[in-house]
Amino acid sequence: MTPSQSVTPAKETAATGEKSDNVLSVRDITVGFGSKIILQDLDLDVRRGEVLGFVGGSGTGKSVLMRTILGLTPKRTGQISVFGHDLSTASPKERTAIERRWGVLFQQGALFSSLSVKQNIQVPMREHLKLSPQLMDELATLKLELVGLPQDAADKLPSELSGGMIKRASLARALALDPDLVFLDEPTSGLDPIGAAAFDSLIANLSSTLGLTVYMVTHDLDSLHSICDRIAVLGKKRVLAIGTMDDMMKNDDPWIKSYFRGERALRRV
Ligand SMILES: Nc1ncnc2c1ncn2[C@@H]1O[C@H](COP(=O)(O)OP(=O)(O)OP(=O)(O)O)[C@@H](O)[C@H]1O
Repeated sequence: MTPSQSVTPAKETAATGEKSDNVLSVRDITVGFGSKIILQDLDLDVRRGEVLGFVGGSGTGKSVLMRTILGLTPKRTGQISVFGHDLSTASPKERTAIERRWGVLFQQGALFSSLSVKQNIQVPMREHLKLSPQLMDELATLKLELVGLPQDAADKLPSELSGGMIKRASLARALALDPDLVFLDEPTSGLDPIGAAAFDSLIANLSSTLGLTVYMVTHDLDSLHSICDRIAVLGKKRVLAIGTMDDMMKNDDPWIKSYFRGERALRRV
């Protein structure tokens, strides 16, 4: 079976009328640095309420794509729509409204080192909302509870937390504004297998209870198997394949085959 037989290319998904159910649509995106093209004519759809795992070899451009969607890296051509709004034609006010509806967990957490966990969680609230200090404290307490952190973590600095706690605190900050969509860049990297499994369950629970759509860059095969509804594979500057784990297991593209059915993958079963 060829890759195109076993998966649904992004363009077809849009053509079947499912577009309105896509929280995120990327069309014909090209991104490069100088003469080096990283992504070319890339298409991707992320459906409402799904957990999409994004994989690809090291240096293929997974972080570049996420940063381009977030508006942190410029694109050369193409269109990015989030919640049905084209980001390139959105007014600054519309853009701010869209950004309020997404949360981001960067690799390594990216917490502000001089702020306490509570203050970190309150950064997006201060940026986007006008709330009293008391209400912000109450909301931070709720977010800590949501991600399974003890209340005494609130006044700790990031340097006083374990790796797993840093990931949870970063997730609490990503959830500060009750987003509809979260971007997670390698959320389980650096965690031991038990911590990673616990973090996976947390993401799965949040997705099902809050109806969150999750865009997750990961190298973690356990996460891909346990919590992802679909998986997108980046390669050759585009989305090589997108579909369920079953689709990936049947795909005969050499890289996809060795990733999902290679020695390392088979060792986990
Ligand atoms: N600001 C930049 N300027 C120049 N090149 C860049 C820049 N950002 C990323 N790149 C290049 O783009 C390519 C893709 O990088 P990216 O970090 O997106 O890879 P990745 O797929 O996320 O890799 P990994 O899985 O190792 O994290 C790399 O060759 C990288 O060197």
